[in-house]
Amino acid sequence: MISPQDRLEQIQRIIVTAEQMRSIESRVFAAGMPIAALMEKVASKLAHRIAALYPLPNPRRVGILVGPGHNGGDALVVARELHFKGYEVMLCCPVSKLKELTEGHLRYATSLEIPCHPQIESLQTCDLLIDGLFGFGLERSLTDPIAPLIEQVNHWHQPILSIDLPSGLHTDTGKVLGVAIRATQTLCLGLWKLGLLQEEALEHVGSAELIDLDLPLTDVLAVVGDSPLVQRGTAQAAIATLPLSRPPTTHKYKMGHLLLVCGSRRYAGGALLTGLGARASGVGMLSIAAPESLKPALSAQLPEALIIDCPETPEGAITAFPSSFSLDSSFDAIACGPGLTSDATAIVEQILASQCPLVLDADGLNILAQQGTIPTLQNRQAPTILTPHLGEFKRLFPDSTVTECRVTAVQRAAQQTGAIVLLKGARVAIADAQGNTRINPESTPALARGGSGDVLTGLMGGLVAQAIAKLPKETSEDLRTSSISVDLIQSGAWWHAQAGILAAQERTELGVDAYTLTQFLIPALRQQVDAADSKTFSN
Ligand SMILES: NC(=O)C1=CN([C@@H]2O[C@H](COP(=O)(O)OP(=O)(O)OC[C@H]3O[C@@H](n4cnc5c(N)ncnc54)[C@H](O)[C@@H]3O)[C@@H](O)[C@H]2O)[C@H](O)CC1
Ligand SMILES: [K+]
Repeated sequence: MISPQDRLEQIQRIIVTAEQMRSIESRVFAAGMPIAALMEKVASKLAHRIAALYPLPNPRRVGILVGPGHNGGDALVVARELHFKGYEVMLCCPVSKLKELTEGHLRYATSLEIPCHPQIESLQTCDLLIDGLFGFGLERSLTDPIAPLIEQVNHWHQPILSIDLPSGLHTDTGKVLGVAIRATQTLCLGLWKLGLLQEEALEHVGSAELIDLDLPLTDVLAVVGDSPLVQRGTAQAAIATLPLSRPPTTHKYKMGHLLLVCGSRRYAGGALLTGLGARASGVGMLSIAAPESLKPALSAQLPEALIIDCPETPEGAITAFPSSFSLDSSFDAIACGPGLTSDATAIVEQILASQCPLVLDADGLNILAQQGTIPTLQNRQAPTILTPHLGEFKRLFPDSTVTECRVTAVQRAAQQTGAIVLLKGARVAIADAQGNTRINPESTPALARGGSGDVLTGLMGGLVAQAIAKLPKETSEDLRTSSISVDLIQSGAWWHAQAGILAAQERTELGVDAYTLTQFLIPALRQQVDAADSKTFSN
């Protein structure tokens, strides 16, 4: 039997749509679990968590918004439990037609003399609001009387805690259906709903937490599949994937040789930040091809790197590799793009034509877009990882529906090109050509800053080089490609985000310039590994 800790780790990785959640729920009910019993379990866990988050005596007055379905039912059971714990609870139920179970709980709450008001104004003096209007059953845009009620509540100042989802959000796309609650915190029930991980939803979700309902893993996996294509990134998965422990008899070339191609006189920092990101990855050997005029600065900051001085244009962009240099099989991976400027077309073309695994970013992506993204990458045999932000993504894939759904757009881009595509943003989404998809659930706006992407490119390049270096030299192109998994790329995205989060905690969100970020990569990893170890030992 799987341990409770391993089960929870698996549950934390799963992401469901409303339809999948309904199917899982149906299996559990068909197996004999009464709906009312599950609702009791949900609400008792919620009430317990809410009492821990907002302990008495302050806040004391709790206003609870009750909708027509079972989300409203959950809210009513929470109301009853908080009432017995000593909170001063009041309800607002703006609809008259309720589902049977919800109706019963309303009757009972009323019999306990918990006041229920049709008008939301009565709840304005509450210290805390709980949103139980709609969960994954919301089907269409909200209208009168609920839409104006939500608008009003969103202008008040007390914290709002949403049950399952902020009411008004689409469970799958995270889009606002007319209007939606802006929650301070969302307690998601049982399994992560896809919509909560979509960037569109972030302003409404607040901080998000999963309330485990002990849904049987067999029922969950029967619906989502044993190895679901779309998964939520977790710390444990990232730590298990990163090359944290080295074989005792290893040597530097076995730990990967990464070539960085980056920087120009104008964007000298692009080369430096990429180099510092690569350094933190632990890669065995680092070579940096940069304009020859940057050599002194790079050597001073990265004394361990081999600097390959490249001829440059009068403006200081790389024109080509030096004539003595050959882009041969001595490199396990190339990371290319930050700070190159658009004048470095020839060298990017040469790299795209090479057989070397490649992480492409920034100007490298813009040059690829000019060449024609899909045909160029379809001709590439070696593994390719693209790390665009939204603007670069739109240039690479002008026909994409990225404004509709980022996750679908990334999946399609990966399938069209054969590359692993990582779309940057508050919720990084990563997909490969087979549809394997990862969403990084945690980040910080402190990373929205020039140069933080360069750090990611170097870090990612170092991880890819180490993964490739582990393979026997004669490994086929197909096997090399499959050895670079979305989990590896997700582990890099997770690490980078955790460094930003730790740096922001210590220095405020204003204090996370890209150089500082590089200095937090190792401390953040140390902290996360220690936290994971202490969890293992305490179980
Ligand atoms: N999955 C679980 O393990 C459990 C989930 N629970 C909670 O139940 C809700 C889902 O309940 P459901 O009744 O299916 O849906 P909702 O409460 O979200 O509301 C549906 C209700 O609202 C009507 N409706 C839909 N859209 C609109 C609209 N735009 N305007 C007005 N009315 C609308 C629809 O017709 C229904 O009547 C889940 O999120 C959990 O909170 C249970 O506790 C059991 C365990
Ligand atoms: K809700």
